[in-house]
Amino acid sequence: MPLLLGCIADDFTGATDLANTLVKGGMSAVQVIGVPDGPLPEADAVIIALKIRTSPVADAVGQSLAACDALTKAGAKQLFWKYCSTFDSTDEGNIGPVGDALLKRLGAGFAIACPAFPTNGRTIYLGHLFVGGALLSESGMENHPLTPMTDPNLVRVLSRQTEGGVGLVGFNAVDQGAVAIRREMTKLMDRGTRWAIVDAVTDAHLMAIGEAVERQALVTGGSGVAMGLPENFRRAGLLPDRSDADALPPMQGAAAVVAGSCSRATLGQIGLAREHVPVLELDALATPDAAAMAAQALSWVDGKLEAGRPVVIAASATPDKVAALQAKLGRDAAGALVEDAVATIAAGLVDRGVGRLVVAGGETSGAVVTRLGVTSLRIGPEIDPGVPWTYANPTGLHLALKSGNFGARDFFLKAFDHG
Ligand SMILES: Nc1ncnc2c1ncn2[C@@H]1O[C@H](COP(=O)(O)OP(=O)(O)O)[C@@H](O)[C@H]1O
Ligand SMILES: O=C(O)[C@@H](O)C(=O)COP(=O)(O)O
Repeated sequence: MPLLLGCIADDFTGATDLANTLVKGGMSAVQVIGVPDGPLPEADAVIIALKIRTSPVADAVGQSLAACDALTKAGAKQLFWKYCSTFDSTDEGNIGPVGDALLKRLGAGFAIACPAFPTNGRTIYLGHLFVGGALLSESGMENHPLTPMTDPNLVRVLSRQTEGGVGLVGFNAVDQGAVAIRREMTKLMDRGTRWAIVDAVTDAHLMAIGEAVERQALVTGGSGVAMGLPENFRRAGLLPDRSDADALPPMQGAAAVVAGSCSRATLGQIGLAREHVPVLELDALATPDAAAMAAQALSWVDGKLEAGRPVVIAASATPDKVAALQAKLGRDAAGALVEDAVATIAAGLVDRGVGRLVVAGGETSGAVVTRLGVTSLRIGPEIDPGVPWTYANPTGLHLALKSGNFGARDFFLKAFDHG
């Protein structure tokens, strides 16, 4: 099976989100964890999941280029650089620097940047990113523990991360469809502008953008803009019918949720779960010791594990508590401490018979999946937009990696109604 789309994702939930979109679009997709030593798996799309959203720039660029080389060597016809639908990054990067490096490696001079995901409330109008009814900078993302987003103007945000020049393909062109979008892209390319933020408010816009970028070596954005890409391959006669793309083996074992995400949606999901299933909320500020937090959680869980209903263990905290821990330890050390604790807890749960595990949070998922020794994920049925069940190799575990801000309030309950 020839590789059609080669993808590089800056975190593990984002990779799953993208893979899910491609599977829904009729492509077979495999998520691999890190750049594999050996050959890539056979699939229409391979998504290399990296944990580089908050890494030092040189490290993020190095890993992305290694992934790019593996994908191009495997024959990928187009590359996709997946980052967060809320454009999570800092003024240093890593969206711009990685994108610039990929363009250079591919010998290309231009790419779009479109994190829109209307189904999950992310829309872009005149370059401004909205989350639901609020500007990005008033959506709760301004309090993110690692990548606080305080500027909603993506042209400005990306300009701070690249010297390549950032333009806008605005709503009027996007609303007219692929031909008009391509015309605006060509104008920017002719002026030597390297990047274009592209407005998108509806799925129809995303489909049109997908068509417009058919011949671009590199496409960048959230999972939304990938919606339009399978159709390009189908039109070119490269993508056969794949009706069983999301079948996974039956689920087995006890059910659990671990959460390190402090996003509003996750905090709401923990709140609802508290009314229905056993929930342990860890206090990293009171016990800033990963081993002690894990020991507390694993002793609490004793006798509580069942197949039908989950236990929920959360290190998540409100912005004031996150700020207090960060003031005590520093931002990165605070994040690393909680990630270490949650990863140890997840490994302990699997040892105790958990076979279906939801992990809330992108960085948290990176830590958990790495600790569990997972090398690749097969993508299964979608629980809520952007979050599918997956089947982990080589552990045989069912995993759902939930992006912090994704999922309905009852996500931690409804996930286990599947399968
Ligand atoms: N109580 C806390 N104090 C400080 N940092 C925390 C706390 N709880 C979780 N974190 C850290 O916050 C970060 C949340 O990021 P992530 O897992 O990507 O969630 P999201 O998907 O919501 O962005 C992680 O690095 C996690 O370890
Ligand atoms: O695009 C998205 O919003 C997600 O796929 C994603 O990357 C979310 O990251 P986290 O919020 O850190 O889980």
